[in-house]
Amino acid sequence: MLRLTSSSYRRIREVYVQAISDEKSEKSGLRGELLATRRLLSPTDVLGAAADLARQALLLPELAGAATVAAYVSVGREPGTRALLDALRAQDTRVLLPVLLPDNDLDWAVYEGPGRLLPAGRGLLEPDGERLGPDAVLSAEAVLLPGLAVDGRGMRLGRGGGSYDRVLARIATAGTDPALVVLLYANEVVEQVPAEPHDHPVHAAVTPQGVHRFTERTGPGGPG
Ligand SMILES: Nc1nc2c(c(=O)[nH]1)N(C=O)[C@@H](CNc1ccc(C(=O)N[C@@H](CCC(=O)O)C(=O)O)cc1)CN2
Ligand SMILES: Nc1ncnc2c1ncn2[C@@H]1O[C@H](COP(=O)(O)OP(=O)(O)OP(=O)(O)O)[C@@H](O)[C@H]1O
Repeated sequence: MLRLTSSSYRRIREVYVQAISDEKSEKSGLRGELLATRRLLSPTDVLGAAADLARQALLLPELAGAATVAAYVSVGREPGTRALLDALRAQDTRVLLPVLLPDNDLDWAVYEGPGRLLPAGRGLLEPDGERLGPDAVLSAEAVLLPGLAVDGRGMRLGRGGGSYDRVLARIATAGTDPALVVLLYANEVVEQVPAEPHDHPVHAAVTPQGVHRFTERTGPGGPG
């Protein structure tokens, strides 16, 4: 009978574990690490980074000149978007904010200021105005996406709800070509993010330290 030494057993197990670890489980492992790193940030770190992030984002011509931008209200240790939302609104940009639907798809409503945000499920803050429907995002010239990481191809790792996968699929189907910009901390721009067939790349990432550009926009609205 074949008898395995403990080291050969360990090796076989390693190979087996490697084989069953598909992109999905790689994604959840990476999510865990990145969320743990965010938890190390103090409230002061988060506030300082938010001010820098707003400044960097407003340097993007795609945002400075946009009539409508789809954004989101940051919560917890996410890169802060509140200063950016107010700056966009102050320059008369129409800002759309997501409203999470029970199936994790996103509805949208106009941002009418900090006093018009209400606590919603999962620790989120959502606009209290008229719901415009999931297709309202198609009116945006730029979409700011939450995420946990992005790589040099522009492949984005999200929280895993699939909400923004659906937004990106909807945009691809409609053929609108908004600037797709993920907001991250600098350490979250990484070598490689595990990608599945449904994932769509983003054009750029903004961090408190600067702007990273990945893919060119190809449609009539883009430079290419
Ligand atoms: N600020 C913000 N708004 C957003 C998103 C986001 O990532 N950030 N979303 C992106 O798709 C959508 C909401 N999707 C979400 C999907 C999962 C969880 C979530 O896992 N929440 C944890 C608790 C929060 C935490 O500490 O991480 C939970 O429910 O256990 C939250 C929102 C739309 N709005
Ligand atoms: N177009 C789509 N319509 C419906 N479900 C989808 C779509 N695209 C992806 N999904 C599902 O969403 C789930 C989460 O996908 P994934 O792990 O790629 O999320 P993510 O991109 O990290 O998160 P998010 O999109 O919320 O930022 C998966 O179960 C996937 O099958």
